[in-house]
Amino acid sequence: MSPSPIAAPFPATRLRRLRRTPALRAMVTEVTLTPANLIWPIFVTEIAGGEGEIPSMPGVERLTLEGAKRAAETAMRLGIPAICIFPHSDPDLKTESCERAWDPENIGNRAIRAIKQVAPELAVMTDIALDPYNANGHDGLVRDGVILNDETVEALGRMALVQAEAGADILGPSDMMDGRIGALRGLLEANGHKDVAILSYAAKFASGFYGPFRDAVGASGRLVGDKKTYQVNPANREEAMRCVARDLSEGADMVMVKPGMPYLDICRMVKDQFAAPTFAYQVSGEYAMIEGAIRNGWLSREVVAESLLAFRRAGCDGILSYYAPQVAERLA
Ligand SMILES: NCc1[nH]cc(CCC(=O)O)c1CC(=O)O
Repeated sequence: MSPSPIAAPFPATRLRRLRRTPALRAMVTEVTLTPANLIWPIFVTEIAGGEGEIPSMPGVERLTLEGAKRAAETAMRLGIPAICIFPHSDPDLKTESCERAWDPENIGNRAIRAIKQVAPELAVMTDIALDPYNANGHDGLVRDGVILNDETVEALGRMALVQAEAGADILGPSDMMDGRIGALRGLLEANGHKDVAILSYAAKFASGFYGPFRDAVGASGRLVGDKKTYQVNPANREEAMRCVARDLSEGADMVMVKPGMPYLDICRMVKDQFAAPTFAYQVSGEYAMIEGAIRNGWLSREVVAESLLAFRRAGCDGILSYYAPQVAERLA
């Protein structure tokens, strides 16, 4: 979209004419934000006493299974079409081989089934990565300090099939291993899950903005080293585009840019280049930043909706945001 020159010079053109009243402003509003544009990420704990507020994400709570069901009902009531489940799993059951990641009884899979019971029409999205179940906090299997690609993809395949079996509508591979989308798509096709959608965390950057999330899922203290050998360098636009192209060509139905607000240029490029359903994740650190400033009285709560509108302007079809229920409530 290249701007066309304004035909008439001042004063024939006065751009303030259309800003004068709410009615005029409403008429020329270009993008909208509705509850249908939101995906709500929730944390579900299996640890007794693990529920409650996450200190680095004030206002966001880890939920019990019962709490997750209530959240699903809230989402339905507010018109939020999808919820995304993140497990807070028992630290004693985290291992180097991560076998709990594909245990049908892990907390993530139990949450899928519980939510489907109370809100069958709500789209349930999952996260596919080993970090909640990994003793060393990485998204992949680690041997001698190296993150193993192909072995991890195999493990992710097991994880994906079990999630699909549990009733997930949308799988969200967030691991950034090479070849995982094709592998998952093939497994889903071969195992009777041809209608399960994949929303690939395609342009996922190695970001410091994930800090509070790692607290929320209990991975912070564990992470050995960083995720730079699999997540994208924040300096790279072209590489992010190649990731998106690759994931779409391997069978992703939708793609995601993550983090969100510091990467709006990537959102716009992805939408323009691929014209595919494009999502952004307003991640935990963005939430913490905004919410911290609001709670300190430094910003007004209006910035929440403004921050989400920015994603729509940048071309995103939807946004994963911890603010989803709050914003949907305000829009209602
Ligand atoms: N598989 C990990 C995963 N899935 C979603 C997030 C971050 C979400 C957020 O910060 O809100 C992360 C963290 C990471 O890559 O370390």
